[in-house]
Amino acid sequence: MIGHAMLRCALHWAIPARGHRLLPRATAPARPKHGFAAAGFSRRHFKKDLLSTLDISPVTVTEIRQYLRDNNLSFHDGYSCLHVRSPFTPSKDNLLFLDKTTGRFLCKETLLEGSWEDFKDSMDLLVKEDCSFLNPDTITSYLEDSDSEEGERQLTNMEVSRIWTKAVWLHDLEEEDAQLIKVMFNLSKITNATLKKYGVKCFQPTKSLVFPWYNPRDSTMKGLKLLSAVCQDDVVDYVETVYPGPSRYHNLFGITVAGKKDTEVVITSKEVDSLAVHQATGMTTISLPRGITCFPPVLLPYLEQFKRITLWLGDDLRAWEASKLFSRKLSIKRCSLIRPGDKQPSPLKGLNLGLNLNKLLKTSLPASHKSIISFRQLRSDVFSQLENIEQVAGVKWMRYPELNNLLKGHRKGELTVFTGPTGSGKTTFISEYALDLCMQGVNTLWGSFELSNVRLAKVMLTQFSLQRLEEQLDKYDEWADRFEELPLYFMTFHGEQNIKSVIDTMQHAVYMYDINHIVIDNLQFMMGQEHLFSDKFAVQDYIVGAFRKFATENGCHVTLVIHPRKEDDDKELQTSSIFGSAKASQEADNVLILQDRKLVSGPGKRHLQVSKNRFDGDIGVFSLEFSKSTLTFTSSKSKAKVKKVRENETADASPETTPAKKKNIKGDPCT
Ligand SMILES: Nc1ncnc2c1ncn2[C@@H]1O[C@H](COP(=O)(O)OP(=O)(O)OP(=O)(O)O)[C@@H](O)[C@H]1O
Repeated sequence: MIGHAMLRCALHWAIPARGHRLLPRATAPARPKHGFAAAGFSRRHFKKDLLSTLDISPVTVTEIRQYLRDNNLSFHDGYSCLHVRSPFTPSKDNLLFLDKTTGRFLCKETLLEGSWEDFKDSMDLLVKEDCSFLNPDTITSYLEDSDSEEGERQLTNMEVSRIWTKAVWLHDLEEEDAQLIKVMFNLSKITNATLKKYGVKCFQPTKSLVFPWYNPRDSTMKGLKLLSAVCQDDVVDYVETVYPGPSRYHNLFGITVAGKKDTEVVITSKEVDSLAVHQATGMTTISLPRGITCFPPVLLPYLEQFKRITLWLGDDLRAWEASKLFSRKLSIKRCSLIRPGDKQPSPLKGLNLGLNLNKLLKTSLPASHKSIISFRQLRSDVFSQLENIEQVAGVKWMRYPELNNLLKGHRKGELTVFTGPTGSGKTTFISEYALDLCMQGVNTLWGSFELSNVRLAKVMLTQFSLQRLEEQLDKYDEWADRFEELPLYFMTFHGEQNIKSVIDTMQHAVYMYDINHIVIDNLQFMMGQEHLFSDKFAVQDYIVGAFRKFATENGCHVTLVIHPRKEDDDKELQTSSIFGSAKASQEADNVLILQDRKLVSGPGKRHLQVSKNRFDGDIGVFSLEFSKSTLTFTSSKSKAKVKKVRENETADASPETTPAKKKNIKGDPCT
């Protein structure tokens, strides 16, 4: 039977735009706050609002196909989706798309969407009611928004309509004003006709470009994106604000310009790049709602019509990595990629440089690759790694410059093992370590098996706001709103788990949210579930091996917290304290140890030791000071120097005790 949480209409808009930097507060509708129940808004619950939880029952494409066959539902095997007749419209020609990876569905005609379970419920209902289709009106009566969702939706509607009505076409502006706007956004070569064709307007109060999100069914407005140029110290930065908020903004800009029968498309990461490609080549172009940060699978059904997709996402290594990841979701056999480089800049830059974009499109490379390749195929990859040394080194920590000195950065596809004595502050430290990266746009998934998600989020929120919010509850909403903007997700597991369900959930999260970093706290919660092995070290090897494989295959960094194997009060921990066998230590790219005993020279003092660093080889130790009020760790100012030492020297390696011992050991110290 269809349940309340069942189908969701893609037309729904919920959260009003946050980070409302552009519009004066007075003109923007006030956001509902706690205690506004009388005004029709229900109290927002911490858990619901703060955490995005992942709880999946995985389905395979084989199971989906089998179900369709068992129920005599004919289907077409598409690229990312299976296509079946929609049960929500009387016409046999209207299709419903089932995502091959998750089983989620979208009916393009009615814009109804839901989970695989919802789809099966709908089919059961169809049989039970003995009808040829389910009336969407009947179904949407199950879908009433809660008061707060309805309220927020109306606020967004009002804001979108206010901005859109006030915005003007560029050709209606005075010539001088239009030129100024074009110069601000590097659009001097883009004609007014192109801008009009794509519905781009200008919102004069903030001198922003307005990109519309049209409903593909009836061309009404679903939302919009404002792009503003902010100049600071002679550097121009472009700021995006989307309505509804980022998690609901699913606009494939340009899709309504594409013809229903078009079979080729160029996908870009920015709207302005789409304008450039279309104007220069006449090709159908679409841009992604959130650029290279993620590719939400809800967009896939809209791209099923295209037999050939060229991904042209930008001119740096991150864009190249994103193209490779996104092409997997789109099905690599139909994708080709433009490799970034000096001679292959992003489309708008190329147009402005007078390059021939048609020629550049011809240089695209097929995304599919064979298992055996020669150096010829690798040489440009190697070149681009050498050319972009900083980007290859990964995302730098803002709060731990010493860690950047040693590890150089946080890279995709690596496995980090983190350990420390019981109760030394491992969870607290790794929470801040991951938060730091997440605040810089690293899409993060937490698997906290020991500490509940609410308690973990409370720690993180304190580290984020750098204050004790329990003493200033009036500031809670302000900080919670900002925290909610982070690309942060939590697994809903608690207590003992088996590794398979954890890995399945991780896989799902990578697909749904383009997760780049997963923290597992901690490995011991998976140990009890593996009965295949009699030896506990063999279990540990097996689990570490599974995470290693996952990290490599998915280009996702996994940080694994492990309790030390042995703790001897008199000695510092070493790599050998963690692992039962050499095999497990070989699997990790980085090994970090939070040291708290011999080196301690005051309460709260810890040292972070990098005892393995496969990327660069530098190992060493630096000191950390703990602040109880903000739950954060900072390196002590006077002794912030990093000591690069051999592992067997660490017992004496505190910055206080061995100022003279300084070695820089290259290579892989642990293998
Ligand atoms: N450097 C520190 N000095 C004092 N207290 C700390 C320090 N770091 C963390 N704490 C506090 O110690 C408690 C335990 O911290 P945490 O849960 O992070 O430790 P842990 O090493 O993960 O524990 P376990 O070994 O049980 O998993 C928390 O209340 C935390 O606020």
